[in-house]
Amino acid sequence: MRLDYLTIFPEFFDVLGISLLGKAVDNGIVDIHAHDLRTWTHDRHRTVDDTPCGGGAGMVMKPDPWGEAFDDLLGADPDPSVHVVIPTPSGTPFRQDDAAQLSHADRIVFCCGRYEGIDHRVIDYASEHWSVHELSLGDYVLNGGEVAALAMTEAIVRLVPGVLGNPESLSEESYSQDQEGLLEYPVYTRPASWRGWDVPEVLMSGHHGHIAQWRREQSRELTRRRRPDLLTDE
Ligand SMILES: Nc1ncccc1[N+](=O)[O-]
Repeated sequence: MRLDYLTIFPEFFDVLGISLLGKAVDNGIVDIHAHDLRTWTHDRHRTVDDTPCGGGAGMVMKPDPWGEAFDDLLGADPDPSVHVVIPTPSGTPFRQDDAAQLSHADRIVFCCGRYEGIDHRVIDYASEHWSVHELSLGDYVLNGGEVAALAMTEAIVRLVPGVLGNPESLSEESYSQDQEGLLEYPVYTRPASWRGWDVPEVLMSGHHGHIAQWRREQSRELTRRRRPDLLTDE
């Protein structure tokens, strides 16, 4: 899987060289390239933004640098197997299913906007050539798409075979299908008693059926309290 990041702050993506994702890069499972969008500017000030047509506060990212970056990175031939992800607060909510779907992609290009956003014609142009996903991390506003791109990257890449040491751990996570899409149950480890708090007895019983039942009940109760929207049968 090749991941490209178009951004005016490429140093944001240095962090991807750390830990699990760093190992995935070292193992050649993932190939990461961060690009400074100003590479594709030609004026002395390396300008990437301009005032919004129709007025309003703030600045909008000019289309030219994006178009030239696309030309260099992707060429002009349409290829639906290339996924262009635009993190934006106006996108559809990014969910575990999106991470799962994108984990099968061979190529993902993250377009990280700043300011008031990217000239919409960039998205229109990209949509004619590649598979475009305008995705939101949540209902809040960040200063740009970089932090969201990092979060989406981690959610996607950890699902790529060979990246996680123990793929088993994927099946018992929140939102995973094996968990019926419910929130993950509370977890415990040693010591059995800590500052007056004990590990639930059932988890020390060694009775796998009872443990599985307790965990299912905990997941459903937690989901009912915190995320009733995830309960499909109630
Ligand atoms: N919430 C966001 N704010 C700015 C850029 C991107 C965002 N997002 O959620 O992907």
